[in-house]
Amino acid sequence: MALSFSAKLMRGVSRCAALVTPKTAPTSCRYFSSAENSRVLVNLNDKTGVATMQLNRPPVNSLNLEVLTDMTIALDKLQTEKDCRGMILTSSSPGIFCAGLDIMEMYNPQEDRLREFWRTLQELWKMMYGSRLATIAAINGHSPAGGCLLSLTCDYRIMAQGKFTIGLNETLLGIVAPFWFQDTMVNTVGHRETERALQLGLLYSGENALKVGLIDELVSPEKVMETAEGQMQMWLKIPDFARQLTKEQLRGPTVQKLAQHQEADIDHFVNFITKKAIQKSLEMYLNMLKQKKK
Ligand SMILES: CCCCC/C=C\C/C=C\C=C\CC(=O)SCCNC(=O)CCNC(=O)[C@H](O)C(C)(C)COP(=O)(O)OP(=O)(O)OC[C@H]1O[C@@H](n2cnc3c(N)ncnc32)[C@H](O)[C@@H]1OP(=O)(O)O
Repeated sequence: MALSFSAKLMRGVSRCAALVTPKTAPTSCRYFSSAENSRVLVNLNDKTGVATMQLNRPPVNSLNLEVLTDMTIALDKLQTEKDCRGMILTSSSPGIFCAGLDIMEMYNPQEDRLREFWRTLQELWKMMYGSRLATIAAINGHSPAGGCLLSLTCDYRIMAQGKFTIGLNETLLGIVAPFWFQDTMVNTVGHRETERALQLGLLYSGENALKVGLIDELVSPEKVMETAEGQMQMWLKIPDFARQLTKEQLRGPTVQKLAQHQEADIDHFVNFITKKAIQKSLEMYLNMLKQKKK
């Protein structure tokens, strides 16, 4: 019998539930996952109640099924820690926050895995967007497509100055951002800017992202984390209950919309991605990425 998503989550939690506290760690800092080969590095500072989640899948932190699953498990675990109040999402590879979804999950896919991949992304998005935690994205590098989406699920975005770009560029790959990607963008930058950005597949510079409100702050790369930590202190000055209910009122309807159409969205995605023309577009985009190096 197929396991429900929450059953799979519980199975995953029990597999990686042990908290690892390395001898060298400060006593206030608990490591949920610190092994260098973990795809997601998570630690919780018991003194501040703030967790840091680092994407750790070099070279570009592309999101495959395993990374999405690990993130979901880690976030679920943090949210059940009653003393955890905030989370900073960042990357262990300065220069790349996240290259978005792993295109290899969508190119020549096996249908079962493709379905599970999309469902896991949906679940992560719902958890992140509706999280009881105050969440801040410390965007320390490029953040296209799914990378931009992840940052948009946070309550506040701080990006590193430099040549990095951010945006929902799906149309450049010949694919279409689904309605819940679009909703997240509309809720952040408004309808008109979303129309322009998504149709053109705009990748914004940090300066332009700041102008349209896609990010909240643009700081030098070495200041990204300390700015995130400082900003988090402000968010945590607000009583949790009041902040969480306000967030729920503002974001709940958007989360509900996906929850109500989740199965149809998976069918839609699978039908769309497996079309010959879409596979051809993905192939061309992958070749273009490889050619770039030569
Ligand atoms: C109406 C119906 C609607 C229904 C819905 C239907 C469909 C919606 C479907 C999907 C939505 C998808 C959202 C996505 O996230 S798609 C992914 C988009 N991502 C990108 O466009 C980013 C591509 N990458 C880059 O631009 C650069 O890699 C980057 C700027 C991030 C970093 O550049 P850098 O020069 O440092 O590194 P590279 O040499 O380019 O890359 C190294 C290595 O990694 C490979 N790679 C990069 N990105 C990806 C990726 N997203 N997935 C898989 N692999 C990736 C790259 O090819 C290199 O590989 P190799 O040559 O070393 O083998």
